[in-house]
Amino acid sequence: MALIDVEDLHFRYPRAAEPVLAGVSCAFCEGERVAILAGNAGGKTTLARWIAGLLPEGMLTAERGLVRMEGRPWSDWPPAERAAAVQFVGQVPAQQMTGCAFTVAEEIAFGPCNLALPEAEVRRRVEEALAVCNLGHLARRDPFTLSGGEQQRLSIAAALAMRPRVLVLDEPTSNLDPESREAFIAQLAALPDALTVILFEVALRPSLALATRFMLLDRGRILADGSAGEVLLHPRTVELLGLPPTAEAAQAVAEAGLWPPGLPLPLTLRSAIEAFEVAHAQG
Ligand SMILES: Nc1ncnc2c1ncn2[C@@H]1O[C@H](COP(=O)(O)OP(=O)(O)OP(=O)(O)O)[C@@H](O)[C@H]1O
Repeated sequence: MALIDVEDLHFRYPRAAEPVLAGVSCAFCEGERVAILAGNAGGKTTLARWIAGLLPEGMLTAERGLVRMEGRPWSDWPPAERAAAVQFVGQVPAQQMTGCAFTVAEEIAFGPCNLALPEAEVRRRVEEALAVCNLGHLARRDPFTLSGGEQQRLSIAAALAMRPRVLVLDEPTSNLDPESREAFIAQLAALPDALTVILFEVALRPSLALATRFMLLDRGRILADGSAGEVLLHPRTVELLGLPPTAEAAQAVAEAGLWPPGLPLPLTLRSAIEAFEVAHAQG
């Protein structure tokens, strides 16, 4: 059984002319690393919130369809159980701080304390989350004195301390400068293997660094679902998001007639180097 499944989800904000989600169906298995790509205003935050069980809420209900975790609709989950099953990290780090912790360690402890876990278990989780997110040296700092990149790592650490089975990330690097973004992307690689990660992105680099499965959300539907090559080189993805820089460079080389025939366009620097090695070996 899928860990999370989205069934024929149709959703429109009140008074909006067009639906944001117009029949989204997809499923995610335990331990999968998935990137869901869309252009701006393409419905990423909306679908991310549905998948994380933060919607429906109040008047924001589905016209049709639903999202289930382990076969149970999210609406059947008590909030504390849902928070222990799935965590959501959004775009603006400062907005995700609780505002009631004096130190980074306290910020991470906030969620586990709310689950009324024994003190030793809370301490263990805080230590682990500090280590995974490389924040040990900042444990005693005031969260609001951290840089944006450090705060975003703290958001992930606080989410991990809840020991969720699913982590939903909504454009987590969009407010980071290039150096912080690289540090954050490196951190994504250190996430626990068993964790299911669903990353919503407009940027291709973090998606390529994390995901093994890609989807394109376009006009409220999942238009493509597959490997990096299948989805990132899909004409509609290229139209909306452009090519990854490595593929763009390789395409220019190919247009000049210099790319070895039969070799697919590389999506990452590593695959470009491998392609050059193959070409070199073939003379
Ligand atoms: N609370 C709301 N009420 C009405 N319309 C909304 C609301 N939230 C989002 N929308 C609209 O729904 C559409 C999709 O928004 P959403 O934030 O899900 O897209 P996105 O892909 O995350 O966008 P971006 O990349 O710009 O962050 C947009 O047209 C947006 O204006």
